Amino acid sequence: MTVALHPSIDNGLKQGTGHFAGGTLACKCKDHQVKVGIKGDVAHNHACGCTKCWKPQGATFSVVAVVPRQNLTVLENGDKLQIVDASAVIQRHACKACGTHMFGRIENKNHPFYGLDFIHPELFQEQGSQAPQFAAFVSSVIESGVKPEQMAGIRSRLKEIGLEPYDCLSPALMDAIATHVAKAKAA
Ligand SMILES: N[C@@H](CCC(=O)N[C@@H](CS)C(=O)NCC(=O)O)C(=O)O
Ligand SMILES: [Zn+2]
Ligand SMILES: [Zn+2]
Repeated sequence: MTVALHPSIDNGLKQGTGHFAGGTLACKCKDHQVKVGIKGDVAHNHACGCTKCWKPQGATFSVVAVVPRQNLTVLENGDKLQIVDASAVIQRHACKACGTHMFGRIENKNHPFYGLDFIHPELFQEQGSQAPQFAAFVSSVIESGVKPEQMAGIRSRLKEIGLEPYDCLSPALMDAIATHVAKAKAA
């Protein structure tokens, strides 16, 4: 049986158009949906295996990307949003009714990723946004109940669909974080 990772990637990656103009993210409520507008395409889209990122029912991984915070606007029913954990680095704003995380925001101005909001592209009502590029925090799925002996199958399935598995972020993002830290120390 094929390992189920996430419904939006289990049948293979759907490549983005490369010129996605943005769109609307909608929560999973039947009515009074929370809607969030995004200008332009997402970046650094990836599968995340950590326990904190929101995943749809039954998924092992989350699919999460970033957008500049100024490109994100709450359009409708923002009163249904609540912060899941105000002490987390990424403050995830979730719909109180259906639990869907609509965006995650970093308020610490010194954080390497300050200025970027985290969103789940599967919630776009439109098609064509950037496809996932890699898989992050893969070993963390064990913290959600995956058995260590399942990890080889999960990593090989990720590779098969074209997502290189990493146990933290990708080398490019880890380098960006380290560069930020080095500059902060030198200042
Ligand atoms: N092993 C931990 C890893 C959590 C973690 O560090 N997640 C990363 C990727 S989303 C992060 O940047 N978290 C910051 C946060 O959740 O605020 C878990 O699965 O809970
Ligand atoms: Zn909802
Ligand atoms: Zn995560």
